[in-house]
Amino acid sequence: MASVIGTILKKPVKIALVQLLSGSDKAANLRHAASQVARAAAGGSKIVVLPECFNSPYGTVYFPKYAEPILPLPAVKEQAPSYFALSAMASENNIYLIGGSIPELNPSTKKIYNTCLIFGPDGALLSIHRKTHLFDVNIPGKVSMRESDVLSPGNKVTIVDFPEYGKVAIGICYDIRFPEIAAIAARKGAFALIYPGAFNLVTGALHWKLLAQARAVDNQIYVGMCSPARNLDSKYHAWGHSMILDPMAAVLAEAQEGEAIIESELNEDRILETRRNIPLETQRRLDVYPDVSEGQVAYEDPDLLGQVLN
Ligand SMILES: NC(=O)CC(=O)C(=O)O
Repeated sequence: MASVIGTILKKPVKIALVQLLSGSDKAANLRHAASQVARAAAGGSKIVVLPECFNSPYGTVYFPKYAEPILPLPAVKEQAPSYFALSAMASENNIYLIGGSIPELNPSTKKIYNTCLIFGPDGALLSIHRKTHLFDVNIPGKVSMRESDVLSPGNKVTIVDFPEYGKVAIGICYDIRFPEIAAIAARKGAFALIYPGAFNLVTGALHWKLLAQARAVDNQIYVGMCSPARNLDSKYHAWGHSMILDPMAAVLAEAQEGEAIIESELNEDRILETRRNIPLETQRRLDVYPDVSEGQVAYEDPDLLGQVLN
């Protein structure tokens, strides 16, 4: 069976989730994000996470208007303000930054993605994750969204190595409803699953915490879900309640709906203890069902192949 061999988390690390209040002014959102990331870093966190669509309002009408290129980077820096702002936040604060998500425009295909940029402490781009499962749902009278009207999906599982600590897997919002990504990441040795996400008041109340706990308990690793703060002036009201869970699915930290920074220290002992006490890894019946982490798993989007990230 596929099993994680060796160290999962090399040393304890403090993580902060920034539940940011964003509005319609992109430049102001970037400035505000920078100030909150600096606050989180000053508190000792070495991994800092921003929410989904932190530089724009969330909604299909906004994605084309706010989208900007990231790969290849335009020669004119002003055309990719979010990329450069995020890179500076990482390097100025000496942190790993999981940059929530931004609407991304691929200049050659004209496709738009909902994309998370992940930077290292030197400000170099380590990876990107494009939302893989688009939020196309209709709960009559309650929530209706068709992201696929304007967005294209990403095509890979994103597992990023933070050399000082270990591997972290990234999904965006609706991605959390698909347990395969989480299972693959855990079996490939990730110590945490991080989901920038903007659930709404209907599905947030019902499923946000449930899904976070499900992914933690199934995979016995840390889970972080980072929401925007609820902005009642915007059309889409985010659920908030950013949270960090441990490998037993206990909630270590939780925000309410307003702006907040939540933080926790993650350590390997907690993962190992959970796996020792409830040894799912050695009890899995891969003679009865297939292992989703084996076989043909895409780790790169075809249009990212050959691109130099740093
Ligand atoms: N907004 C999302 O992508 C997902 C969501 O709100 C949900 O799954 O519910």
